[in-house]
Parts: sequence; structure tokens; C-alpha cells
Amino acid sequence: MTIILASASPRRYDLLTQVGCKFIVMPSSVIENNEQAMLPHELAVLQAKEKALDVFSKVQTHDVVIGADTIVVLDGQVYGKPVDKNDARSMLTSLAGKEHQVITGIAVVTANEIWKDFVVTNVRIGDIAAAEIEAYLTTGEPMDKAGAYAIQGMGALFVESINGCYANVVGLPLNKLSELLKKAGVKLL
Ligand SMILES: Cc1cn([C@H]2C[C@H](O)[C@@H](COP(=O)(O)OP(=O)(O)OP(=O)(O)O)O2)c(=O)[nH]c1=O
Repeated sequence: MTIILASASPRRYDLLTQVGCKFIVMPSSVIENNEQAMLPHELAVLQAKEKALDVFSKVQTHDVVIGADTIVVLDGQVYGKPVDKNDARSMLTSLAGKEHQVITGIAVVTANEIWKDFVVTNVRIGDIAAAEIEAYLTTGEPMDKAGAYAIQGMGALFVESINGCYANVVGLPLNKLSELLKKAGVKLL
């Protein structure tokens, strides 16, 4: 049995490595679509499941595949990764001075079953000056991050407070993942 992380995200790789998991990486070829008409948490779970199932179809049946999808939700509106700098600027401008939710859906797929769940973390972003947004955009950091910021990077300068799982914001809720892995018969400790 091999544990496979169905993700191209270096953050997810780092988080899973942090907890001593021995795994390999196989990114999925799923194209995300955050415009689908469903509740934000359902969307995150669906996309996590699609990523995990896509990779599961290419591996051995006794393997265990982990998929995840992180979205930012502000007043019911879903923000994925920005498509360009303008999109990133508009996301950061909207997030400033408000609280939003970061939702990560996760799915653990085995031959017998699909375990799936999601975690919500509340994040409050403080006021951000327009010049700070411009400076942050030039770092390039926002471009591959849901909501156009990275709490684990310079984006931390904007985060006033968080309520909930930190790893969830970075892209992989480790406590919830451990719960699902245990159900799938995988113990990390
Ligand atoms: C909010 C936030 C998101 N992110 C990242 C985590 C995810 O990599 C990314 C959200 O995009 P995802 O679509 O969830 O993942 P991905 O495209 O990077 O990788 P894959 O689909 O192959 O698994 O945003 C941070 O790194 N820090 C943050 O503070």
C-alpha cells in the first residue's frame, strides 16, 4: 500500500511531510471550476473528491489517495486562485478589513470507500493600504493561492486573527486528515 497525495501544491507536500507521512505525489489533471451552483463547502469537497478519484484511477487498487481543495469565501462568494494580477488586486481589496472563511475539502479514496469532509477556518484581514497591495502583488506570492494571499508567507502581514485550524488555511487540515486516514486504516502515529 502506498499513500499518494493527489496534489501539485508544495504547501500540501510540506504539511504532509511535517507529520512524518511517507507518501508520493501524483498531481491530478482535474480542472477546477469554482462557478458551479452549490454551497461553497460542497464545492470544495466535490473538487477534492474529483482530484483524488482522478489519481486513484491511475494507481494500484490497494493504494490510498488523498485529494484536497482550498477556497476562500467572502459573503458567500467563492474566490479560488486569481487568474491574473488584476484579479488578485480585486480579491485583496475585497478581503481587506473583513472576516472571510477558508474552506478546505478533503477526500481519502481507497478501493472500498471514499471518506470526505471539510474544515472551515475564519480569517480576519486588517485594513490594507493600496500601496501595500501593489507591493504584495510584485512579490508574485498571491498568484497560486486561493484568495490571493498566503498566511504562511508575506500575506501574514495582513492577517489580523484566525479562528480555527491553521493548516487548513495553508491547504491541508492535518487534524481532519488524520481522522479520515484512521478510518481508511492508515495511522500516522
Ligand atoms: C488561503 C491560502 C491558500 N493557499 C494555497 C493552498 C493551495 O495550494 C491553493 C489553493 O488551490 P487549490 O486549488 O486548493 O490547490 P492547488 O491548485 O494549489 O493544488 P492541487 O489542486 O494540485 O492540489 O492556495 C496557501 O498556500 N496559503 C493560504 O493562506
